[in-house]
Amino acid sequence: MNIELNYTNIMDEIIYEEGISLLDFVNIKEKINTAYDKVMQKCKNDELGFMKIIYDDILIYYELKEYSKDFDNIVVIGMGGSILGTQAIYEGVKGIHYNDLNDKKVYFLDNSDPEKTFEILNIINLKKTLVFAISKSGNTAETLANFLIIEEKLKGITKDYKKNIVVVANTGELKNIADREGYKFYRMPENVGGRFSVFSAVGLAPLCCMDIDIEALIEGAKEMDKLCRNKDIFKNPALMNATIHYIAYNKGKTISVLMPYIERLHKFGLWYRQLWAESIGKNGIGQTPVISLGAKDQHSQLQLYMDGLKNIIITFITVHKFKYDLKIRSSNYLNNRTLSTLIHSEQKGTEISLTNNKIPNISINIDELNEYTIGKLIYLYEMQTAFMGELLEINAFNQPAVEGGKIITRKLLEECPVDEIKESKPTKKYCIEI
Ligand SMILES: O=P(O)(O)OC[C@H]1O[C@H](O)[C@H](O)[C@@H](O)[C@@H]1O
Repeated sequence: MNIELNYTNIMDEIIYEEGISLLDFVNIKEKINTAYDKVMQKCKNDELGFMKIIYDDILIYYELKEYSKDFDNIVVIGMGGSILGTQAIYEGVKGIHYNDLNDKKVYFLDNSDPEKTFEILNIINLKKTLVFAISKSGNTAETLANFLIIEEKLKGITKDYKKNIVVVANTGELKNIADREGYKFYRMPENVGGRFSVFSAVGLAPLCCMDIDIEALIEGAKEMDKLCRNKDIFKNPALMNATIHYIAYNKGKTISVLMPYIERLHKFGLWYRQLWAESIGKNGIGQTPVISLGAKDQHSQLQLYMDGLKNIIITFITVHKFKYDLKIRSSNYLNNRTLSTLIHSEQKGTEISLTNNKIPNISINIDELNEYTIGKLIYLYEMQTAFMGELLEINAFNQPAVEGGKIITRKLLEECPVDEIKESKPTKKYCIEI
C-alpha cells in the first residue's frame, strides 16, 4: 500500500525545447532549498496548522461516531475547503454508488442550486438524518442558506431537532446560531486554511460517521509527513513534484492536468482543483488545474493535450488493485482480458504517446486506494502546494480575490427587490437567451 512517484519524461537525460531535465533542477538548487526551509520555518512558527493537526488527538470523534449510529442518513452542508476534502475521501474510499449499496445514505449539499437541495430533502427522512453544517468563517451564504432551510424543516417536524445538528464553525453567523441553539459543535484551529482543513474537525467529524477509518487516514498523512520533511528533493515527493511543476510553469506549462484512472478519485480531483487554483492563482501568476478522468477523457480532451498548445503538464494517478474486476469474452484482442487490464493499458498507452509527443507527465502509482493511501495522497498535495507557494514567492494560504464577488452579491440581495435580480442583466456584455 504505497504511493510512488515516477517521473516519465521529466528525469530523462534529454534536454529539449519542451522538456525538463536534471540541469533545470541544478540551476535552481538554492531556490529549492530556500523554499523547503521557509515551509519548515513557517511550520515552526505555527503558521501552517495543517502540518500540526495530523498529530492531534482523534479520540474525540469516537463518541460522535457512536452517536451517529442512531441515524439512517448523513447530510454535509459546506462549500470549498469545508466540504471538498470530505467528499474526496468519502468517495475515494467508498466509491460513487455507496448510497445504492448501503442502508446509511450520505449526501453533500455543496451548492445553492434549489433543485439539488429540494431533491435531497425529498429523498431522505430528515428526522433520521444527522446534519453537519461546516463553515470556517461561519458566514458563507450557500452554507447558511442550505442550513437555515434544513433547520426550519427540522424545527417543523421534531421538538428534538437539536439532536440532528452538528456545526463545525469558528465564528460568524453559523457559530452564533450554534451557541444560541446549543448545537453540538467543533472548532478548527485558526491557523488552518479552509482548503487545507480536511484532517481537522471539518473532515474528521463527518467522516467518522460515514464508516471511514479516520485512524488509517491520519496514519497515511503522518507517513507522508515524514517523507515531506526530508530536505533531499529526491526523497521528498512533495518538494520534487512542486519543483517539477514550478520548472514546467516557467517553461510555459500554465495548465496542470490531473488524470486519475479510477472513478473513485474524481472528487479528489475537484479538491485538488480548489487547492491548486486558490493557492497559487495570485498576482498574475497561476497554473490552471484541470481534472480529466481516465480512460473516458481520452475520448474528449486527449486531442487537445496531444496536439494543441504545448502548455500542459499531466499527472496520471493509477491504482493497481481495484476492488472488483470483470473478464471480457470476445473474438478480438479483448478476449480473456479484464476491465482492469484494459484501463491500465489505456493509461500506459496515453502516457507513452504523450511522452513521445514531448508532453511532460508524471505518474503517481497507488497500490490500493483506501483510507491510508488517500491520506498520503491528500497530505502529499497539501505539502506540494506549500512548497510551490514558496517557489513562486506568493502567499499560498489566502484568497483575497474571492471577496469581491461576495460583496456585490450581498449588495444585490440587500438592495434589489426580489424579482428584479433574476431579470437584471450585466450591462455591456453579450448575452445569449436560450
Ligand atoms: O469554510 P468557509 O468559511 O465556509 O469557506 C468556504 C470556502 O469559501 C471561500 O470563499 C473560499 O474561497 C474558500 O477558500 C473556502 O474554503
